Amino acid sequence: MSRTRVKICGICREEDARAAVEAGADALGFVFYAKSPRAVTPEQAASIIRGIPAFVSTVGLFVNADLDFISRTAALCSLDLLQMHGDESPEFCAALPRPYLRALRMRDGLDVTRQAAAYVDARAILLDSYKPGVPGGTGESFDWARIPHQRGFPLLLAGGLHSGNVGAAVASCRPWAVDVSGGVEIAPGQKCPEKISQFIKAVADADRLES
Ligand SMILES: O=C(O)c1ccccc1N[C@@H]1O[C@H](COP(=O)(O)O)[C@@H](O)[C@H]1O
Repeated sequence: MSRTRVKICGICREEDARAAVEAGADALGFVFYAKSPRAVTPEQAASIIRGIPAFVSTVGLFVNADLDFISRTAALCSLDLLQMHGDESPEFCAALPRPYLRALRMRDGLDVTRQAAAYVDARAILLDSYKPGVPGGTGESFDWARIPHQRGFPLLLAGGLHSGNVGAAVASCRPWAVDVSGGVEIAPGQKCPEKISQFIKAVADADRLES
């Protein structure tokens, strides 16, 4: 079994980016959604991203943004990947200027396999909790037993993960990667270095148990 990758999302401060990189994060996420308490401007993100070393991926998160804003932000920040966390259609995503991750929120009755198949060129399908009126960053988990075991896509698991439950999550559905925001924070938009380290260690411990 390969190592479970870790994405730390909602980076707003240089020191948080540094802490995540030092703890071994594989990817850092930047929220370009003005209503989020973790929102950053493209200029703020670009400044933080300049200090991130090679081989740590940078991900820009968007919620129903227009293509022009996404393209300008991706170029200014040199984003590696785009995380589409709104109602973006497969056709919209196919026209994106960078490779993308498609977030699906686990509302009742969602057919994960069918929805994921529609986003045929997504680099991963991110499964997140569903909370009406809140596009993400809810801090709530969902029932991982709803995730199909046979999948035709790399799974990025999100939603209410923290160091105390991520081991069980990895054991339950063996995702390609996990994504966390609120679970490694002191307050929205302020990450905690200890929580980041504990989270990444919990993922590594779970991988060891599963191998
Ligand atoms: O973090 C946000 O504020 C946010 C806003 C809008 C859409 C998505 C957002 N975050 C993403 O939500 C999931 C779960 O976050 P959490 O760990 O439950 O806090 C994750 O993919 C974040 O990238």
